[in-house]
This record gives sequence, C-alpha cells and structure tokens, in this order.
Amino acid sequence: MSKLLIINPGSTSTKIAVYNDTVQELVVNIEHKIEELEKYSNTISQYHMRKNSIIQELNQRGYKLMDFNAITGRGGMLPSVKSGAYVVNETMVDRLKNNPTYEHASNLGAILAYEISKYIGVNAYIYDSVRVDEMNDVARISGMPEIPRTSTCHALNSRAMAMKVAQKYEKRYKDLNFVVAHLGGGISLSVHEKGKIVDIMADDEGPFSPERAGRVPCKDLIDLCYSGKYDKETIHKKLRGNGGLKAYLNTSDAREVEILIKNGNEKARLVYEAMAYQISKGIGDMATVLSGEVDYIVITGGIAYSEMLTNWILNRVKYISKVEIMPGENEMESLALGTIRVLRGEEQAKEYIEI
Ligand SMILES: Nc1ncnc2c1ncn2[C@@H]1O[C@H](COP(=O)(O)OP(=O)(O)O)[C@@H](O)[C@H]1O
Ligand SMILES: CCCC(=O)OP(=O)(O)O
Repeated sequence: MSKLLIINPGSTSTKIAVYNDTVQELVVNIEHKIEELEKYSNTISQYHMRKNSIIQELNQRGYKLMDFNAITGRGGMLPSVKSGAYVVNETMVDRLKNNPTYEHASNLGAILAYEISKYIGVNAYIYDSVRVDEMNDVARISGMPEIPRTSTCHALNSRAMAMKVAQKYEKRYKDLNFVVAHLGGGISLSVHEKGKIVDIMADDEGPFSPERAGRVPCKDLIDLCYSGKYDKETIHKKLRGNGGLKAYLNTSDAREVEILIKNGNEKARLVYEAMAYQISKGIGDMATVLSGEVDYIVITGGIAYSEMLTNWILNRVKYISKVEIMPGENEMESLALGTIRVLRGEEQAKEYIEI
C-alpha cells in the first residue's frame, strides 16, 4: 500500500492531506495569519514558513516523513505542460522559484513537495497543473499577433470530474467529449475532446466569477488603465481578486449573495443571474469547439453546490447535452488519485524539460 502526502498551497492557507492508496486518512487546512503573510514580499519567499508549518502539523499528528512513498503538490504557473503527472525536478523548481509565468500560490506546490521529498529519497510529483495546454493551433490565434492565446484553467478538478462522469457511465474518459465548467472563486471552462483539453475559457477571456472580472469591454478597460486614477497593480486586482461578485456586492462568498437574494436584494439577484448567464454563454461557446458533439456538460467547483445558480445554467444549456453536477473543488482527491495511477503503472509520469 502507498502512503501519499498531498500539498496544495492557497493564497492564505496550505492544505495538506494524507492518503493510503485511494483512501483519505487526513486532511488539514493550515491557515496562515495575514500578519504572517504580510512579512513576505512575494509567494515564493513564504516557502520556509509554509514548509515548517507542514512538518510541524505532521509531527503533531504523529506522522514521520519517512512514512511517505510519494509527495504530490498542486502544479503551478509553468510554461505550457501536458495533462497528467510530471516528476518534479530542479528545472521545474528553478522555473517556479525564479521565473513563473504568473504569481500564484500554487507555484509553491512543486517546490514544497520537492524539498520535502529530497529528505526521504522518494519522488515528488505534480498532477494536472493549471498550465495544462493541449490546445489546437487554430485556438491559439487571438486576433492580435503579439498576444497569442494560451491555456490556463482548473485542469486538475475539471479532468478528474470528467473522468468520474465517464466512470459512472462505464465509459472511458478518452472516448468522450466534455465541456467542463469549474465554478470556484475563479471560473474556468474547458473542452475535453477524446482525452485532451483542446480549448479553455478562463479569467479575462471568460465569465466573471466571485472574485474576478472576467471578459470586460477592452476599449473601456484601456481608457481606465490610462485614466491616471489607478496604478498597474490596482488594475490587476480589479481583474483578479477584487472583481466580479466582490466588486458589485462586496462579498466573494456565493452563499452570502444567496442570503441577500432571499432577503429581497434585487441588485444581488441581477448580478448573480448575470454570472449564470455568462457561464451559460461560455458553455455554448465551448460546445461549438466540438461542433455540438458534446457527450456531457460537467458543472463543478464550490458554487456547483448552489441549486439556484446551477438551475439557471441548466435551463440555458440542457439543450446541448446531458448535464452532470459534481460540486466541490476536489483538488486533494484529484492529486491523490492521479498519483496512485502513476504508482500503479496505469499512467506514466513525464519528465519536465524546457527547450
Ligand atoms: N453550498 C454552497 N452554495 C453556494 N456557494 C457555495 C457553497 N459552498 C461554497 N460555495 C462558494 O464556492 C466558492 C468557492 O469555491 P471553491 O471551488 O472552493 O473555490 P476556490 O478553490 O477557488 O477558493 C465561494 O464563492 C463559495 O461561496
Ligand atoms: C484559472 C486558472 C487557475 C486558477 O486561477 O486557480 P485558482 O482559481 O485556484 O486561483
């Protein structure tokens, strides 16, 4: 039996889990105090603090590092990678430490897994990084040659949930076509064509989300950038962090929005319904990538728990295909199950190289 340590760094916490094969034995969300995080100039410099808190947490719960056969971290903002597992190596760690494609807490996942795995002489892995990029060439053309489209999405949960749906119907993921909508603090839509994520729609290209502005009218955004009212960092924050539900309603918690709606707040209803409307439009867009040959639409992520939101979406997209609701972000389980497939020889872990 394999014992796995799973590490998933978020912006204000580090989630860890211990799995015995496919069975979760422990999951802990280690919260980092804002005052503690504020001591660091960027995510990477939090590495020692986060590593020490993981080791301390494991010690307190009676785990020894030597117990683990493999350590897996959430894959970060690398240059484009393939789906599935990679063995973490010095090249990957160097990239994430010194030149990630974007600042994101998940950049610490591989680094923490690697440094801890070195003590005990086992492999560290990432699985389905946010930078999984299997897009077709035609999808890379944006309309502005200087800005080609690339792929960044919630590949981990989206692929895992599509695989689960395939399993439910006793079919193989790689034989089916899916449109997956991951609805969390950030939202991404992805097209899975016979086992490959061939296009995505996320963040500044897609629907607005609890904390992100999504696709906004470009010309007006340019004017806002040059208005002299905001610096670059503030504009970035308006797009990612302080956008979407938070900008309109001062909360990024969909449950709070639903309470406002139940109490008769018309603005909350309009904005929440607009989010469902944009998600539905995005799903429709994604279905055209498959020329309408969609086997399943999968709706997942934390907000998939909301019947109000998923019903609005269902009403608009159910004409396309069968819709499966798979609530939750399921990241720890997805990382563990991917790693187990590698350890069982059902999947091959790739070597990370940069040309
Ligand atoms: N039962 C629920 N009903 C509606 N929204 C929910 C529910 N549970 C969680 N959410 C919402 O899901 C979002 C977070 O989703 P999650 O996938 O956990 O996000 P992330 O990993 O991006 O933080 C939040 O907006 C939260 O309010
Ligand atoms: C859309 C890319 C992945 C991402 O933004 O992840 P989080 O929503 O977890 O920050």
